[in-house]
Amino acid sequence: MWRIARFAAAAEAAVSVRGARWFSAAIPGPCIVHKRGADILHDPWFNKDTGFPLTERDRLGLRGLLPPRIISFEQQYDRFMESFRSLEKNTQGQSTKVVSLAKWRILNRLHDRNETLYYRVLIDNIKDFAPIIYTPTVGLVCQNYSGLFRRPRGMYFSAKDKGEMMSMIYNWPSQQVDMIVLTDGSRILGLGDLGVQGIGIPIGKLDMYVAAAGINPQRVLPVMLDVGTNNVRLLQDPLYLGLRQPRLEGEEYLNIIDEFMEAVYTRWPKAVIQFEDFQMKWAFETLQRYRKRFCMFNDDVQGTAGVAIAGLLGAVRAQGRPLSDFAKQKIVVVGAGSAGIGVLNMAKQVVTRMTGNDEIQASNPFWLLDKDGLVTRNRKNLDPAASPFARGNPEAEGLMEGASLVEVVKKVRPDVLLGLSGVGGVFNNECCSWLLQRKEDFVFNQVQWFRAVYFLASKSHAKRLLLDNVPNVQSINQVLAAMRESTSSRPAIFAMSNPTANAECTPADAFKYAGDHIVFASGSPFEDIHLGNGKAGHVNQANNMYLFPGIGLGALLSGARVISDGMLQAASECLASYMTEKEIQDGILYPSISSIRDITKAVGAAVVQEAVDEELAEGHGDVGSKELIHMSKDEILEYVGRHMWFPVYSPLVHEK
Ligand SMILES: NC(=O)c1ccc[n+]([C@@H]2O[C@H](COP(=O)([O-])OP(=O)(O)OC[C@H]3O[C@@H](n4cnc5c(N)ncnc54)[C@H](O)[C@@H]3O)[C@@H](O)[C@H]2O)c1
Ligand SMILES: O=C(O)C[C@H](O)C(=O)O
Ligand SMILES: [Mg+2]
Repeated sequence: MWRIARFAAAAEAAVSVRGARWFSAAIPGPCIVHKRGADILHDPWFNKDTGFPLTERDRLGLRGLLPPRIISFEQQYDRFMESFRSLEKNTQGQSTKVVSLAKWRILNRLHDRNETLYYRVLIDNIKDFAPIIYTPTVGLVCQNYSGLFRRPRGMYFSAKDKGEMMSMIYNWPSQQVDMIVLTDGSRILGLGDLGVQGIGIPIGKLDMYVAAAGINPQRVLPVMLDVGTNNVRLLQDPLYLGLRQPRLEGEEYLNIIDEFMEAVYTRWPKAVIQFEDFQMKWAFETLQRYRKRFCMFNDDVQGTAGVAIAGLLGAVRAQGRPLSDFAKQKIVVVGAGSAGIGVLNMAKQVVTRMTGNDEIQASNPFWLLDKDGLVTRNRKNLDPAASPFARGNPEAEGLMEGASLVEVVKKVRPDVLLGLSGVGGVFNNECCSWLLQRKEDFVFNQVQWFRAVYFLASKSHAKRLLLDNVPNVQSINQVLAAMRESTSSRPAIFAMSNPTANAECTPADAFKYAGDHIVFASGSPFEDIHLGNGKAGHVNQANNMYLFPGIGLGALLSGARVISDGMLQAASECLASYMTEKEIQDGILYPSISSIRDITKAVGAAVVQEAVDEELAEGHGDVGSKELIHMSKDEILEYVGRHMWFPVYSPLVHEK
């Protein structure tokens, strides 16, 4: 059974924190610093720039190293925001890439210089700044990393460091680390293997941990495990900063990860580790290998699943149906990778709980497609991870192994069309066949025609080129148009792939071709759509950022040894219950990112509660497991809020 009772309780807790002033968290006491003078000015953890008061300048040997005028934190904040706004003005009309990178640079310079001010502007302006420090700009940053590199951030462990990691881990200057985000750079967003350049992802994710979950930035560690790259362009690039060798495979690869995990847990046994952007085979293998031994999770597999399920439960509510009708939804998932399979695994768990039936095969409500089309039991070399979702008797429903997306959508008339394929515009994938038939009529010259066909499956700008040049564009959106025939009164279209150009379709196309009545979500941010008559098509952002900070925070504060399915489920349920009926009816399935700190607090509390209920919680700091057990729901919420770091200048006290 779906745990309706807990769902309602979570909703209550969530509502009670909505609108609460999160900055009521305790102001930190004095901070001990072991350096003096210029060393402090060059340490972004302690630096206050012109904000050091006179007494501190005296105490810390800063007199004469700064201009005499003392500028308050608020003035520094305003000055930064002013320079950010003038950058926006001065770059008007330039390409998105130029503007996005310029914005990223100005924020990154502040990050490198003064962390307190950086995190304060980030928290206060999260809606505007998340798309810069996180998806989608972070993808651009990773692609251009070698050129953008100025100062290192985080730690780099390479295949050449075998046997050394246990000592290397002690090179990290912070005594305590709570949260680690780790990648091997093998599948960065939908951009593929970016090798060492993928370090931007752990950095961006940990920025979200600080901003959303209030993890102390002195206690986060972004990590790149550089085991080589199979990206030929990078291997040939003389300025590439990673190991210039093909990726390690098999046991050699696993030995490196094993060594890293042992090293981390030797130094910081209570740290939580988030695996991020690993290619599918290693995402599943490492999850299996470590999840019972360490406090870790895979965000792409598990965080994504929780966010998608929360949104899909909202889509059921939007139809005015009871939550238990989730089990009756026909769900087409495009992309059988770590994320797509992760979503299906969790959806299956939810259906199983709702129906009490372990065996989904009787009325399998899932259709899974990968690059070779519909996945069925007739598939040669069927991937074991995809096998539970392979259609058993596709012929009975007029389909066959490898059926195209448009065939599947036309036959199945799904309630949900969810993309996690990494392929931009794939919900319009009839373009290619349409183009092939219309070669002679084509308005471009032949070279352009070939280029368009070649790029079409993966590049949405090629699709735009076509839309701008080809009459009768309706015919190229057959998949979306077929969603008009969905049996749902509010069909859900989730184009979850990142970054922006990799979204399976744009929201404008989704509302235009599938109809105004759909609910829509994308992984990267898009503006809402004007539908005419003063109506707006709401664009939700179905991104795992709504959950991973709360999962990490809850795991940390519960002191759980491992992260159980129940804890992940509790996180998802809490997010699902966050939305009011009115919001849901308006097609709003996720809260505004502006309230991400409140959401994360509620999710964190739900995770702690579940860890306690499952007797996994061992406590955190001076709060032991016994105290956690005796806390009420409100007390747990208060406990979580109290431990969320908030950026203010602490008085610095020097100690030798
Ligand atoms: N919104 C989010 O929170 C979120 C979370 C995780 C991943 N993602 C995005 O999802 C995408 C996939 O991630 P992943 O880890 O599963 O990648 P993956 O490489 O493991 O899997 C990609 C899958 O897509 C399939 N595919 C490729 N071309 C296809 C086509 N033309 N039609 C149908 N299927 C096709 C592949 O066969 C494969 O099964 C990425 O773009 C990633 O950024 C988004
Ligand atoms: O990083 C994101 O924005 C979401 C997700 O983890 C992804 O890999 O796309
Ligand atoms: Mg990811």
